[in-house]
Amino acid sequence: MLTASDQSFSFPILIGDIGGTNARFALLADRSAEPLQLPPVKTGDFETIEEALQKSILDKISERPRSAILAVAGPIKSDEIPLTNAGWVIRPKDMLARLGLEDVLVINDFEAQALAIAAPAEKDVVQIGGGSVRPRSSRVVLGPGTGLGVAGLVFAQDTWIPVPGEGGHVDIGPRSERDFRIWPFLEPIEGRMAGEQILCGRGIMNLYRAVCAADGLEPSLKDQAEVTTSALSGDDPAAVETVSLFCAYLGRVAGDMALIFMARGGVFLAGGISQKILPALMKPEFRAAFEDKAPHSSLMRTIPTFAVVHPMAALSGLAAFARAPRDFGVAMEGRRWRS
Ligand SMILES: Nc1ncnc2c1ncn2[C@@H]1O[C@H](COP(=O)(O)OP(=O)(O)OP(=O)(O)O)[C@@H](O)[C@H]1O
Repeated sequence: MLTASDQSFSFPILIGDIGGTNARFALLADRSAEPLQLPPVKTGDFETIEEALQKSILDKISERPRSAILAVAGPIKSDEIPLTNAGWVIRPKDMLARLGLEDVLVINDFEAQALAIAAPAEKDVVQIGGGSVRPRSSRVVLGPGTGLGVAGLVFAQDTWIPVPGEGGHVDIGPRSERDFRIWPFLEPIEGRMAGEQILCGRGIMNLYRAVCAADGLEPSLKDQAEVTTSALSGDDPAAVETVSLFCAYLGRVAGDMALIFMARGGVFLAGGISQKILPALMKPEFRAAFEDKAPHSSLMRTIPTFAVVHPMAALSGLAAFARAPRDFGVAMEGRRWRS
């Protein structure tokens, strides 16, 4: 049985969201303080996380963190945590020894996104379509970014329990006549179409090339940012269709996740891409595909969908957890190191 002090962390607490390209940190002085945002760090600029933290943060602030709570994109299976898409290997024992920390917890990045949707501020989300949040009901977060992250947030025994998984890798299939024309040109992974083959940055290019190929066109746009920009300005018909289909397919997968978790508390779209294509997500395709789940369409119409527009949602989730760890059922076994 854990005691209350076993579950809490000593302040000041350093919180960090460590992605493939950027690592973002903030310092929580105490339970009621607002997180002090620290300058973002490019993971590629430093050999190790200890060096990055020492040179770009600790040397520049007077407070000394006693604990660290980090969210990382990668599996946490041992004392050595390699980051997906980046060169760092997080070694919590080295962090304790070299940075003078007493306590280090490492969780999955989408678990942090799930923590952020327990009680988001009104200004940090934009509702897409109808439905309303049923309090104390499960929620889901999906984030198209470098990959497609998915996590559930289940409410049980007065506690929010994040449920990380590999939901971005579920199968996705064609439904409309147009889908059947485009699908043969999509690049599969080992013979199958997983959600993440379409619903992420490189997935946008996969879809764009397939849309062009289905119409016998030579793709003229170089990267996903060009595709979404041309789609939003309406300049390029293939880009417009690509983003329209992207929204519909994201709606389908979001609807599937809502069904799996019975997410009457809402489905939240995080990740960099959702914010960048928000005007397209507000068009009918996303929500129509989300609701199109016979025999459960009437249920789906009651479930709200939101885009998360907080610029650092994962950090806000970590801050909520750091302040009140007992409100959340975050598993700490094998993921917490203490000096
Ligand atoms: N304007 C845009 N339109 C579409 N995709 C974009 C745009 N800008 C960036 N991307 C793509 O978004 C993906 C990055 O997503 P996001 O910003 O969510 O990062 P992330 O997955 O959190 O990565 P990390 O934190 O590891 O740096 C990349 O594939 C990038 O090419």
